[in-house]
Amino acid sequence: MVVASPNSSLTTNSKPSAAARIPTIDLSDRTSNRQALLKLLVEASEKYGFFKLINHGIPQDCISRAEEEAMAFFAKPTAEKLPASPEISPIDVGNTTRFGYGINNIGRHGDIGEIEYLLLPSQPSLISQLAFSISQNPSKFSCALNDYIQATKNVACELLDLMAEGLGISDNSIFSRMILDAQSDSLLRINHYFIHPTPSNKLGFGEHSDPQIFAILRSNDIAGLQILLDDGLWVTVPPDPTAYYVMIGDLFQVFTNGRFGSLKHRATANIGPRSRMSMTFFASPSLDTWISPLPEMITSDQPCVYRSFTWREYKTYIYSLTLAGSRLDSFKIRP
Ligand SMILES: O=C(O)CCC(=O)C(=O)O
Ligand SMILES: [Fe+2]
Repeated sequence: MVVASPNSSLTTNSKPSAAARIPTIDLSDRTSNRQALLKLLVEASEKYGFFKLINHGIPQDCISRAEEEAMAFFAKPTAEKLPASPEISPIDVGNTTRFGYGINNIGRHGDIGEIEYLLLPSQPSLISQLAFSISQNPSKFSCALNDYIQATKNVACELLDLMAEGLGISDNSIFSRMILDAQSDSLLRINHYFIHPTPSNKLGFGEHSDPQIFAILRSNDIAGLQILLDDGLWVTVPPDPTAYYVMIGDLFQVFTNGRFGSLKHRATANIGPRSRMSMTFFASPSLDTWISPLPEMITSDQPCVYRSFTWREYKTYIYSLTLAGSRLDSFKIRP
């Protein structure tokens, strides 16, 4: 399980060799080498809360179309992007997320990053609604982004089924059903790190763990993502546009009763030579889903650590904190 950072400044003790410790999961092993794959998946999630995913099967064309649409949006002057911000184009879905364009402000409590972003819902009808304020060709944008979300969601569901199987959970599709639910609160976040050429202590995206079940991230070939290992070492993740990176989130920590630990990570400010863009699918249940440790994860050695709560309750709570705030502690049965 990953521990909190000893300091959250940018002083990094990251060594290039540490990147060699990042586990790699080859999804093409799912048939030929299934048992070894399940073991590796569980070990990586337990030990690092993080792994690289190769041979994921998402077609390059599907990735490129989404990436090009997003890059075209970010290339516009700021004044032309602001109409896509939630203040100007709110999409009211009774949801807690403010979808659309954001710049610099991360969350609602003063966290600032050298970043601009698009937060997109995973429901096609909502993307179509938002697309009118994002693109001159809304149907092209919606089509590219919906295809990308669908493809990433399929991979996320397959991974979740494999992880449940590897953990010995009798209902293998317990997690993927949450993502496939029409009310799932899953979302796509596209972060654009503009070039910030002067070296400084500023961050692109501050230290945090993702609150959802897990996040599945892909970026272009510019470095920026750093993960915190349990020995307090910040490791720079070498960018690989052909691969995905999976980060365990807080809800997975609860479902597994602490066996998987959510990953602390951050992104550095982008010193170039080109802008960096990451696209991350966050796998989430619906807002009213009850979250609690699964019975298979509770043993005499590891009694139930967390009380039950809904995703809505957790999300509302973390929105009241800063990015790096300690989140799950308040949900422990014995804090
Ligand atoms: O863009 C990245 O590399 C990381 C972003 C991130 O952690 C997030 O969007 O939650
Ligand atoms: Fe994150």
